Amino acid sequence: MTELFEPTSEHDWRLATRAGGLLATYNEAGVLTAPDVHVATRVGGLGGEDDERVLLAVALAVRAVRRGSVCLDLDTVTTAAPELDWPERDAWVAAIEGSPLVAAGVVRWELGLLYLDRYHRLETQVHDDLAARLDQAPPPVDEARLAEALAKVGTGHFSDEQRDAVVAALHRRTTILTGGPGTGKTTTVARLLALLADQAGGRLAVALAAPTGKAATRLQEAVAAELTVVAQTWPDVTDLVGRPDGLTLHRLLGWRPDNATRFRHDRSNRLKYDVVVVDESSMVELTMMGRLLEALRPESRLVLVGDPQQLTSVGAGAVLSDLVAGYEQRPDSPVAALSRNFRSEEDIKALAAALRAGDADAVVDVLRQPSDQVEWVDASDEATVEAALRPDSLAAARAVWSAAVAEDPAAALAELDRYRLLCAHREGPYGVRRWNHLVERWLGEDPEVDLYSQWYVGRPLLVTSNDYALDVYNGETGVVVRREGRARAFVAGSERLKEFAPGRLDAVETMHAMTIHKSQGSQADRVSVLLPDEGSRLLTRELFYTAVTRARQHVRVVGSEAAVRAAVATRAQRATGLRLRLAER
Ligand SMILES: Nc1ncnc2c1ncn2[C@@H]1O[C@H](COP(=O)(O)OP(=O)(O)OP(=O)(O)O)[C@@H](O)[C@H]1O
Repeated sequence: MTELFEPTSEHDWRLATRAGGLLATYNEAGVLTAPDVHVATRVGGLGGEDDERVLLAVALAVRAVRRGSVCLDLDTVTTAAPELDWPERDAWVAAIEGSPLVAAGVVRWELGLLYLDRYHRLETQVHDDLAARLDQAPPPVDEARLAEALAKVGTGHFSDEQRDAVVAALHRRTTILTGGPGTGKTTTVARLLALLADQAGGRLAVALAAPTGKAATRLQEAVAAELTVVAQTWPDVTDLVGRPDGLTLHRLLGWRPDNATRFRHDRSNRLKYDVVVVDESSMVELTMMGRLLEALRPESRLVLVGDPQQLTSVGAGAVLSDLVAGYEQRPDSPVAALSRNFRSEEDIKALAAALRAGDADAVVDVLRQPSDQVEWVDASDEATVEAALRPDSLAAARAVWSAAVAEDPAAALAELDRYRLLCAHREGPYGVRRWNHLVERWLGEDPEVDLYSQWYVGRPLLVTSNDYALDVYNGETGVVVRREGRARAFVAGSERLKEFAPGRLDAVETMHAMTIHKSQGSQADRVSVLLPDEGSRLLTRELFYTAVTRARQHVRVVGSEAAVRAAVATRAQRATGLRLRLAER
């Protein structure tokens, strides 16, 4: 079903006051909002197009981008809402093809998809830059040296699959390393960096990047830890690789105060790095991928790491899953896939596998089986849900609070990673806002706990946007801790804890509960997942899978069987042309 809105009155802001014809019909039906209609009307006026079917398609393309697609797929939109009286398809396509808007390049009709020009340019740029990288001669490899070094990194844990991935990556300038949580992606990256440094005979400039600060920090720390393991059998390795920079993509590309979508590094000012690794690539939107690819030197190495089954980026595009699907049939595919999970418990793995396979019966079976690792509270009524979530959520909040009043920021931050309550929504009965309030209320039932101030001691924090001046980044977590009788905010950074007067942090939220979207790139020992009811438009397989795979030791799913089945059955579909372009070349 296409998500429709129901106008609340004739003054609803989503209704366009001056629209007529098809645009008004689809606006009143709740398909288009007023901004979609206004953009289409204005573009039509400027471009000399008055065919209302074409204007409808343009408005739908604006709507598609607003909802995360890169372009409009007429078939998907029309089949999702068969109850509406859509224009006849062939005549509609003919009208679009013959439109002066297409002739002028304001919109593009290609691959049976309609693009706003900006997104068409971005998608073709990403495709062309990737194709150019793949067309280059492969980097030279000293095979004898490689064999020797492989013997040295092969000690400890290093599976055949991981070894194959490293060897393949060494022979390419572009690698897409995929795998679910705990499949050893970071382990593999660390060994790849060791072998690359060895081939180069010295230090390489390496960037370990990720879309969020937290993920970048984690990658940097995990690579450093893994290199110390390798150093047991290859003592020079840490010196050889050095300590690569861990940084957000925004920082890598050079954030500019005067421009939100352009960076200091671009085609005319390329990045200095020899190797750029991007973790959590599933979160990278099309725009950012475009900016990254144009800033890389052609001879540099790019390693995109991620799990294509996870939620896609907040912004438009589904780049990682498009890359995996687009290259699937190609003999020169740069995708190296890791499949064996070394970290999570068996039952969590079984649940994740059933979700990946989209098998609702198997998901329900795993959930129903008694297990220490997977628990299901098959309910959606308020009282049962609250009773199920209260004990762990309150215990976690209390543990953070105890460390915070004991003036121990490191212990308080460590407690944050033990448990996480995940919600699909921000607002409403299943939303983060309500659950943050509930946990605070439970915590405040103890007269010892003082929640009087906004910056109460024990308040867990989630940073929601990058602040370069303060050196805090989107996705980082923190906590308010007592220090010499005063409340101070501590944020976990890569090298050290960062301490602030709490009022200086303005882009932070309380983190007793967190959205599943924001949880990407982090894990906790125990996770509770609160599913919304089956009618929620956010409820998708990717969302459920992302939530479940945040858990290391225990996952509790709270939601009805109907919600579980609806999640498995619903794919987070985005219209893009990238996979078609990659498959075709
Ligand atoms: N071949 C192996 N044999 C045994 N254990 C392994 C192997 N490879 C990795 N591990 C262990 O599995 C765990 C997960 O590895 P790693 O952190 O590299 O995975 P990952 O895919 O990067 O995880 P994430 O999705 O959390 O980023 C680590 O504890 C690591 O030491």
